[in-house]
Amino acid sequence: MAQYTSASTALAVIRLRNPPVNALSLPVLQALEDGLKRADADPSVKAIMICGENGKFSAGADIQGFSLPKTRGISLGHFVSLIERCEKPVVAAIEGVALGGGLEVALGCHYRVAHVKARMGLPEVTIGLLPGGEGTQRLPRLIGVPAALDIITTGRHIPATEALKLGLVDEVVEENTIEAAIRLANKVIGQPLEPRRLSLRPVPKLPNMEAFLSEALVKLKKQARRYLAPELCFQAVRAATELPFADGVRKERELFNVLLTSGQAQALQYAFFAERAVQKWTTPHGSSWQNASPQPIHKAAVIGLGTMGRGIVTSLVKASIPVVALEQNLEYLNTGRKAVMLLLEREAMKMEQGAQTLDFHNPARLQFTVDFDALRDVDLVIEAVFENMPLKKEIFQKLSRICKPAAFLCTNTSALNIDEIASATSRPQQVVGTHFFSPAHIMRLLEIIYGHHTSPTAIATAVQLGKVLKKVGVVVGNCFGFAGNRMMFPYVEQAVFLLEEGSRPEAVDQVLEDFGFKIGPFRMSDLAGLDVAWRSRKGRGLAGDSVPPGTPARQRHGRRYSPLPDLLCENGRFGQKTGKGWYQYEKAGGRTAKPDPWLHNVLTQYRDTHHIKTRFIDQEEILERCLFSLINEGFDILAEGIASGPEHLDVIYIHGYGWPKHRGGPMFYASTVGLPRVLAKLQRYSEAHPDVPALRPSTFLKKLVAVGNPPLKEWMSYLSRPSNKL
Ligand SMILES: CC/C=C\C/C=C/C(=O)SCCNC(=O)CCNC(=O)[C@H](O)C(C)(C)COP(=O)(O)OP(=O)(O)OC[C@H]1O[C@@H](n2cnc3c(N)ncnc32)[C@H](O)[C@@H]1OP(=O)(O)O
Repeated sequence: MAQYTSASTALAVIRLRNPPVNALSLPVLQALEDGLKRADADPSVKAIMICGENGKFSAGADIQGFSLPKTRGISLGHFVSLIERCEKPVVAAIEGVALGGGLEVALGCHYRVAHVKARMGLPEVTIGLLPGGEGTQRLPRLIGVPAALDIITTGRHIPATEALKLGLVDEVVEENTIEAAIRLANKVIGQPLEPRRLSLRPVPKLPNMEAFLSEALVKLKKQARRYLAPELCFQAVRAATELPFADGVRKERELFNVLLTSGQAQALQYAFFAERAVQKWTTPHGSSWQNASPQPIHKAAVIGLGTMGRGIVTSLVKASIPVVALEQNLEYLNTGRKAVMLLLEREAMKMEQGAQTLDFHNPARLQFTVDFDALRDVDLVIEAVFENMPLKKEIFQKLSRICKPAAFLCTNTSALNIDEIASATSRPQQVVGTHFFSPAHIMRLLEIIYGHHTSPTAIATAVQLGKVLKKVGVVVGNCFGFAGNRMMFPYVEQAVFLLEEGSRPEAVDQVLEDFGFKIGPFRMSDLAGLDVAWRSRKGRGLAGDSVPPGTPARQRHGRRYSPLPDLLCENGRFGQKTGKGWYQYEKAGGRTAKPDPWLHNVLTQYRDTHHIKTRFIDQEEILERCLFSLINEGFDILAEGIASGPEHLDVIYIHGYGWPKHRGGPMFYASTVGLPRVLAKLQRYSEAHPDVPALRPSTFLKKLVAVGNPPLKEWMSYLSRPSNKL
């Protein structure tokens, strides 16, 4: 709704009202229109102010509504034009946020006043759309093409101070925005409105417009990787530079409809809501975000200053949480300290550009030590030493003795058993897994793993910590590899099997990068370091001396196994860090991957040795075997209650594994492919490779197909676990 009141006899106020963010649903827009008509018809009204309820202007169109047939034909532009055509001055009072359609409404107003803490932007591109309320035509007319193109194609939020510099708003105030807008409205009564109607303005010229646009398009295409919205946003802005306003609006509408029906918009909007849904965590034991409260974290500690520990310390400092950083000896401590300081200096530079500061030279905020006693008063510890169970247990035993009883003990592990780590302490209820992703100060995912004894308070505290660190926390159960890595294992395994059968790393990577992954599985392994997984395989008796003599080279525990990755490691090829892995690099630490004839020869010899008949493997098979095996594991994870819904797995994959967001995540993707097709393909591949359990269709997947391929939001209701009733 929108509430119509008057601030004085001469001023009508239209207040957008649709909690929590005043989204522009159809009733809100209709009430806005009614308000404008009423103000227009009332001769005592000399000016109009539009504002939003509860300190928020508007977060734009109701994203839920895009899928509703009722809202499909509605043009936001109609309402924006109505505001602009008004014969009485209209002033927008922007508090909180004016995003998407919210900002487009403000652009229809003749004047804009913003609170200093307000944020503005056109984030439609992030949900697969473009600003479809004539924003692509008005914004370039107001602030020029380069700034408008940046705002529209990135979707970034603009702070009010930047908006003022750009000319997006007329005034920024620190106190009462509504009063300031009323003052401005009274001041401009009687002034000519034509110059304030953006649709009547020309787009400011650039001396080199064509060159500027061509360069911008090349840059966009390079980043887009089959993601449609940025390029269509570009086309709409270009239309503003070439066409009169009305024709530009027609073009905008046409492009908007292409995006709306593209499938990518649905995937991105699903991802938007999935990210919010995972915050409402539950466990199969009945604890949830509703019945658990987080404890405050005033001071934290990080143990281990390797790659992960350095990133975690940086994240905590950035979130203004005082940190004690601990290493096992002075040599490691000094190396770690230098690396952390370097990261923090870089982060400080980035933050200063956004006018924020980062205080990390104060020892009360960041302390480096080798003394465990310094951990006595911390509220939470994050252990980030390397993946070695005895070492982790030794540390947890020590922490259990030293830390205050209320302190939470977190382990940063990508696969190890949380319960076993917790068993080394006298307080297993305080132990929780916090799986950060590298680089930990940049990657947004935080997998939060509860063990058998982890208390709801410990989970809630880890979730709250994730929020404070500006991460997307996803709560999952305890199993080898948890959710993310457990799904990744069959994906990487298939990639390697495809090499055995006839493919090459560059062919497999290309298919998955064309699908939209930032990086294919082989480039990813080279980046992460092949030695990490090798150490883990040796630890699990799959590789090295612990393999019993006489074990067939390509079999472990009765299943197919590929020793190819071990072979590379035995030859010192650990990936980028050694300059050689699945690819060759210009030098150790180099980043440019080049196909390696050495590897191609090894593959030929390997196939000869093991009597594998080389065959041509097409792109479809590469894609399906890698993705469907990963998805198949996802169904098992859901059935076991390790993750409480498909959205959780999708959020994990988007934010931790570079899954293309415009494909919604693996489980959403499976729903778009259709579960019967996924099942049929898995059945076919499984018959061809009966010794590969990861290709055997999950019982849960089979059940969903048997009950008629229900929509994703209904999947969990087909599990008969008690957790469904939570
Ligand atoms: C017919 C018109 C045609 C086309 C032109 C117009 C197109 C558009 O305007 S598209 C929408 C563009 N706007 C956005 O993309 C903004 C999306 N929202 C956000 O970025 C954030 O929610 C926020 C910055 C506005 C607030 O962030 P925060 O304080 O962290 O809260 P939440 O994100 O948890 O949001 C709270 C609550 O509100 C729901 N919500 C937010 N925005 C919308 C929206 N535009 N439509 C519908 N619902 C929205 C969000 O899902 C949360 O709901 P729950 O509490 O139930 O989880």
